[in-house]
Amino acid sequence: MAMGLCRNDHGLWPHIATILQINLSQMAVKKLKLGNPDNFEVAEVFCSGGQLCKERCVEATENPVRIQLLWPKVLNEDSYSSQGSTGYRFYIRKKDVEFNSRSLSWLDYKHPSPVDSFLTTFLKQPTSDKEYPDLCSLPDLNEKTLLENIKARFYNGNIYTYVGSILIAVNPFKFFPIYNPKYVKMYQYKWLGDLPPHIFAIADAAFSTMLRTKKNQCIVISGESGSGKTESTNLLLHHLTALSQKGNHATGVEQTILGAGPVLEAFGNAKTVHNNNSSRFGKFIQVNYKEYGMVHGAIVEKYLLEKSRIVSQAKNERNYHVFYYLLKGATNEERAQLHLTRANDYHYLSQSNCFTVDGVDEEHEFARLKQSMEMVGFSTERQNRIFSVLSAVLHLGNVEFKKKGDLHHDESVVIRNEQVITVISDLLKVKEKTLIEALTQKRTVAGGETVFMNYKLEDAIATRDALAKCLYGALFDWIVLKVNHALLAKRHNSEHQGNSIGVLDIFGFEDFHKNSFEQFCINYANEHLQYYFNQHIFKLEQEEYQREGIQWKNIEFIDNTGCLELFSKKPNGLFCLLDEECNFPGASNDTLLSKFNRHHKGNPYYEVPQLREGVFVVVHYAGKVKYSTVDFREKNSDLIRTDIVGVLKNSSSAFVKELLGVDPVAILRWGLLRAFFRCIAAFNAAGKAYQMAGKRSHDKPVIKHDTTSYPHYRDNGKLNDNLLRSDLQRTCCGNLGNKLFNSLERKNKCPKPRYRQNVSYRDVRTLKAIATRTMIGGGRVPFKKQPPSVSAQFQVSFMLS
Ligand SMILES: Nc1ncnc2c1ncn2[C@@H]1O[C@H](COP(=O)(O)OP(=O)(O)OP(=O)(O)O)[C@@H](O)[C@H]1O
Repeated sequence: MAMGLCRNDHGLWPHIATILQINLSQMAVKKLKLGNPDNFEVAEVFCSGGQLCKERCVEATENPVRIQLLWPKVLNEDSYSSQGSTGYRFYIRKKDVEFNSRSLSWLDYKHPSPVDSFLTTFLKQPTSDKEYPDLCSLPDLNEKTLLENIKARFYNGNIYTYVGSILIAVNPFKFFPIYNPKYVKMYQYKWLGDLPPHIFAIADAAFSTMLRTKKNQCIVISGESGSGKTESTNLLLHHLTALSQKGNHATGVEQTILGAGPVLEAFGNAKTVHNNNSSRFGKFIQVNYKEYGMVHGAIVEKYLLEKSRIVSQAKNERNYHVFYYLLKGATNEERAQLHLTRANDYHYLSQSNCFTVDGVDEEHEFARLKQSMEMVGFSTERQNRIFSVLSAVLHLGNVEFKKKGDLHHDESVVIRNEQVITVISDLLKVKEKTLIEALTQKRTVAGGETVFMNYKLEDAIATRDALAKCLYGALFDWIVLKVNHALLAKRHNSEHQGNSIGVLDIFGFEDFHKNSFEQFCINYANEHLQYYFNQHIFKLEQEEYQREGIQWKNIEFIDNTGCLELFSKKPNGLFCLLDEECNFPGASNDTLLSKFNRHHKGNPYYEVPQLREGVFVVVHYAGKVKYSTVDFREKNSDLIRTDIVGVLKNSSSAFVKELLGVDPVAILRWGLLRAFFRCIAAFNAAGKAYQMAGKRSHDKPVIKHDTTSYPHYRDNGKLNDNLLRSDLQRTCCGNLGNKLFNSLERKNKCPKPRYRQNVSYRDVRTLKAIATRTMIGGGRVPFKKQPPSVSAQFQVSFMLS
């Protein structure tokens, strides 16, 4: 039996918006007179071409309407009708009493299911004696036989193949019904290789190894753009949380991760030539378990968001999805408030002349994004602030410059269209004058005096773009921080006792027509992964065989240590030389290239092309890649524009300051301090009122909080240090209060935020744990000690991993 929930023409059914799964199934079962409502439950399913591909049980406390709002819209649904429907549905069905484990026992179809016939075929593999589910069993293993085997399996509908404990997945670009609960159950507690290759088997192996060895496990996913890494990550998470059988938190974590998906996707994914929904950041999702295998929260770390995309995109590519969603989906009121027009009015969106993605309804996606933001805990007010920042980024791209005067030698510029500055100033709550100065002048202090130097055109444009990238990057970091907060276990302890399984989904090796700094970093990361792979699969294994005296013929493998050294060895690795050039005032793309060539000509991993075209070649394990040095220095110095951060810190918007100005731990400390004083003030006020009332009448004590006498506590934005200090002196005996105030002030060396942190974190240590892991560089670098350049941060994140 199937039942779909739908909207009416005027929006959602108002009475249904608050009902939970339990009420919904009970109402429906009563109406349809099916029997005892307690015996029924709701399942969320995804069908493709009439086949049931994925499904999960909706928890009693979940709201089906909210879930439905997160479903991506399947356009051209009619075109699938000949094969059967495609899309998400809810089913109301009888609970299976045979098993107690609810997540594994939902299928209750009376009719012969297409899933069953698929399962029978699936279990029959290999379908021919020329097909090998594990490449290690190939009688003759070489590149040709390997590829032929994978191809033959793929054409027989088997997208997965093992190579020992490694799983190769070939993207089918259509869903097979192999991820439903029957498969979850089937793969549980089985040895790898007992059943046909499957992604669930990998998750299960990691889970049981973690429980058996009491050691953290990690699943590394690698592949080129569009090969299915993100989809595989989601399938792994689905199984990893399903394996944790006790309690509801597992489903909660999966739901939060999947619920946060549309938010991370909207802000971190974009259309590229290879993938319409390409993740432009790497991520590591760590699922924490208690000792006995129950899920205990999760944490997401992000790596290297592609910031250059914010200011320019290649042909047929787009900026981040969220800009297009906002421009299509915002209401008239929002458009007016945020000064929004059409996508082709914005320089940052119109350069590639690509505005739409086939099959995507941007308006629907905007509604879905808002819903998902709400689920992650962003209030409507917060959402509006986020959209203001997005609009400010778009308007920044439209700031134009012109030469200041007619004098030939004077190259300094002024802003051509100051009306755009007025809009940005309104959106970011930064003074127009401050913005104009920051975009046209460089401020330096020399000999104790402040000197202003006017920018030339290219410097002004670079500063404008750096401001846009800085804002968007900070917004993305902030979003990941909030997602992590939502993923915290209810009773989170920063010193989590159990073990964890991490899933690493990073950008695959990239070799485009034009490769820049992003590809340089991405390929370095992949070179590291390859090194790790070599260490574990070949080197360490062979060393162990030798130690144990096992007869073993050494396997030749490409050792890429030399390539890694080319990148990062001190003092002359490419990253070190790049950092040097970033700090050298007269440096240019040419001087950088000459430096690279001078130090590395002759290195087997480095090639200087015959033609002088401003490029160099690195011989990677996966092939040669030609890099252009254009913008290498600018992109690497992204983080050291303290002048830009200074502008944003001057904003009168608490949100903008929160994004950029202040360490979240410091915000929390000040929040706690304020809360403490609010309590003290309330007690004092109550005490005084009590005394006064006592004087008036001993029988009727009046305990009333007189807020009018504490205006500074009521007004979020105006925390007054002097009042705070005097309060402290009063409550903690003069000098002690002073000392306490000073020590707290010292601890929060950054400027004191004058606003309230309205999200209540559980404690400073917990927040520190999630905040440091959310920040750039893998996050485990203390805020104040963060290395200055992108490449330095990137390398540090590898050393710490
Ligand atoms: N196992 C699968 N079954 C069905 N379709 C899949 C599967 N894996 C991937 N796909 C399809 O391929 C598309 C691209 O996959 P995905 O976005 O996961 O690639 P990716 O490797 O993460 O790409 P990028 O590196 O660009 O982010 C998905 O949107 C999905 O439609």
